[in-house]
Amino acid sequence: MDNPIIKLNRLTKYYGSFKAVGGLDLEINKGEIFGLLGPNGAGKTTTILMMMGLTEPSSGSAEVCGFDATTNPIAVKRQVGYMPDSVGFYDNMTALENLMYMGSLNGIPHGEVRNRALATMETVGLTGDTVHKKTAAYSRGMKQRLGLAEVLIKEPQVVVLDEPTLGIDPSGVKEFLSLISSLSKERGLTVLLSSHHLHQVQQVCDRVGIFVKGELLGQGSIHALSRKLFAQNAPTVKIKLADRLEIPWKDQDEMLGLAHVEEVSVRGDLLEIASSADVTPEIVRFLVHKGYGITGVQNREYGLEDIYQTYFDNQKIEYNLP
Ligand SMILES: Nc1ncnc2c1ncn2[C@@H]1O[C@H](COP(=O)(O)OP(=O)(O)OP(=O)(O)O)[C@@H](O)[C@H]1O
Repeated sequence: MDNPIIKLNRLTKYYGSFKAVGGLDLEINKGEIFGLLGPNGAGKTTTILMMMGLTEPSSGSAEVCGFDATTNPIAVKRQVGYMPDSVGFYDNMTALENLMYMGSLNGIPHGEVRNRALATMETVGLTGDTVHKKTAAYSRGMKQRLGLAEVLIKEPQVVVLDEPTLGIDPSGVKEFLSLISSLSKERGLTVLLSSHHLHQVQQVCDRVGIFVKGELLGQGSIHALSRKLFAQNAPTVKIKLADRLEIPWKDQDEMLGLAHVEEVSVRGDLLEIASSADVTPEIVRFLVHKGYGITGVQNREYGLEDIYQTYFDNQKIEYNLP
């Protein structure tokens, strides 16, 4: 990796004799959006806390923006903004007052803090009268935006977001994720996103790391992980036909006779064909030649959910989990 902004080296944390994080090696590049995934208790929060110098590792090291998080936690905290899953504000103050207060705590000079707060609120989409509303009257989605503004006002290089979309409605989630994505692109901001929502992570992350039982079982782009895990799986194509097929399907045996075709299943107007090589053009030609109308062709793509399940299922076997 050419320019890692976060370097975890054999990072390990024991709580008593319990190993919460074990020998973690990970590098995250500047400007990347990296997804931390894993079931409850996998060690994501413990890893984040060690990276921010908020808890000491039992062994190994975490380096962020060139500073060791254990020996130089203050320097790290200056560069990292952390948004926990539930953000709290002073409800009797307006959103602007809350943000100005946070800005002052972060050392922004008195004469600048109001303008910086207003500009940051605009960045996260809080404008007009909304700025002067008491936070008690803020919706969950607005609170998340204000939480992000609190993180951004200190102009960090790295932003850590713990379940940032919890409890937000689907359109709010979409807006929030595209905001994160554009901030990362425009400002070269590095984002670490911890989440259980695989679909959302898939939309926004350049790479993901899959945690189970304190260990990173896999890391990489979704495409690379999918290629690595499912290289052995047969390509599958789904074909939607204009009309329903009668079962038994009269042409099934002939299709099974095509080179590389291994399995054909028929469900109403849907055909699913597994093969040992990609033979989609041959299959389509076969069907057209037989006079079937085709309304859709879809090659099976393995997404994050498949990847996650595979890692988690393998781990289940290894650890003999229920
Ligand atoms: N202060 C602590 N003392 C003892 N055990 C702890 C402490 N903090 C965390 N643990 C344990 O360490 C393990 C990892 O916890 P952690 O909070 O890092 O997981 P997580 O992946 O963030 O989970 P979640 O998705 O539920 O937030 C869990 O088994 C947890 O019970």
